[in-house]
Amino acid sequence: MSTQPTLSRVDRPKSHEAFARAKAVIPGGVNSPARAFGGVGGEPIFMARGEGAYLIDLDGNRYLDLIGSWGPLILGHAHPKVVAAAMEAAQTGASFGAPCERESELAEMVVEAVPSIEMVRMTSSGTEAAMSAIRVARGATGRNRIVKFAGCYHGHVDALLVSAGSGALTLGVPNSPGVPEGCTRDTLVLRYNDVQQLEDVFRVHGDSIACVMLEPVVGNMGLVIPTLEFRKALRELTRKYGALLIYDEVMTGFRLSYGGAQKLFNDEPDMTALGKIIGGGYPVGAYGGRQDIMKQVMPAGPVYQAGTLSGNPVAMAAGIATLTELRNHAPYTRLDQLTRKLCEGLSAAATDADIPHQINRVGSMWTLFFTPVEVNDLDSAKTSDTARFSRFFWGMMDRGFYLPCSQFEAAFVSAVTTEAEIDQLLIAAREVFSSGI
Ligand SMILES: Cc1ncc(COP(=O)(O)O)c(C=O)c1O
Ligand SMILES: N[C@H](C=O)CCC(=O)O
Repeated sequence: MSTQPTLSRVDRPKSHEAFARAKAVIPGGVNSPARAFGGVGGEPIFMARGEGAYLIDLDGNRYLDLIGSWGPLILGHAHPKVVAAAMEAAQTGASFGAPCERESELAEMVVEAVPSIEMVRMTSSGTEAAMSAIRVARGATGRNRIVKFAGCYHGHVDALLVSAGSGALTLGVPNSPGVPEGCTRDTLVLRYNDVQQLEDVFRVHGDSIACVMLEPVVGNMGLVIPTLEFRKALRELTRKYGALLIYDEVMTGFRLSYGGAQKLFNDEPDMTALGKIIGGGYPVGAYGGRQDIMKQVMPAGPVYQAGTLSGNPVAMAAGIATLTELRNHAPYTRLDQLTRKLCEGLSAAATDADIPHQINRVGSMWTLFFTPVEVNDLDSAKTSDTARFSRFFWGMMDRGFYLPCSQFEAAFVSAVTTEAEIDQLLIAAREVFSSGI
């Protein structure tokens, strides 16, 4: 890959026209705020197609994609086996409104891969998965209170849209208007990695806490890594007080290992929310856990949860093809090495340019924070120089590297990315850093 000549922002006339058209009929011109470029200024770039590690915009500019549709595309765009599986499924019907065997096949693969999951229910999005897991936890325990952590994002579930990460954080609405106070009255928000706070809250409210939900590696305030002490405290306190521990692995599931963050860490949550990769880029979500908990779900049990397109055959087929590829040709070791090279190279380049920074990384998920402070929770993430991030973002974009459009999002490397492309990215980053950003 050759580094693209520097483009100016006005060199994307077709994207500009497409955005104007979209804004007339779609709020803000986008169907999810995280893509709106609100954190970096300027206009979102409209894509025409994806090819392997690349995105190609309407004006024909190619970008090395470091987002992968915010996580799902670990195998890159239009992977031939995923395309073939989805097409074959589409040719036999888009949706049946009745069970099909692909649902069991994908569920079996999830159960086999994720040690703590004995049963799993498919949904159509990660939001639904998180929302449903909370409902089941409340139903199973007969308690109402839930604990979440500032900066974690679990989709746009009312009860969890408090101090939320991702686009809500980027665009300054971590507590969204439209969420009635009643919906969040039972949500306790704590600081990520703060064991003392966790202990204090359980001491006071332990008997009424249904569950604790967290991203076991956070991607939605930028990448934040849990300490071992924090993970141990989560497991011990939830067990002690009879609350359920829910890992939201919508982003980390099958990304950090074939089995997610919990397999990497050897952790055992009671429930897990999944999405993204298990649908191979098609709309999907899932939640699962121990049989005794999952048997609370209707029609096996009394907790209602449903979906017209849940277990959609095309999404199931794409998910099966993706997991099959990940199981048979595990990319995780290579991804870890490649992403380490990327992050070490970025850090060296930033140091040479005297730019204060931190890089957090687990496997192929990473964030370059423009701050001198170690980032391990939302407050430290917020010390970042977001104006500098914005200049870095546009400098890289104009050189053909598509990074998340917010300091408070994780970036991803895909399995089809090559070492030569990482070398090119590092050359581009050095150029951008030395341009005085
Ligand atoms: C950790 C996490 N949970 C839940 C969600 C919600 O998933 P979806 O956007 O598919 O509703 C996301 C991403 O948006 C996520 O990153
Ligand atoms: N950070 C979000 C998901 O992980 C971004 C995706 C979105 O909300 O559009």
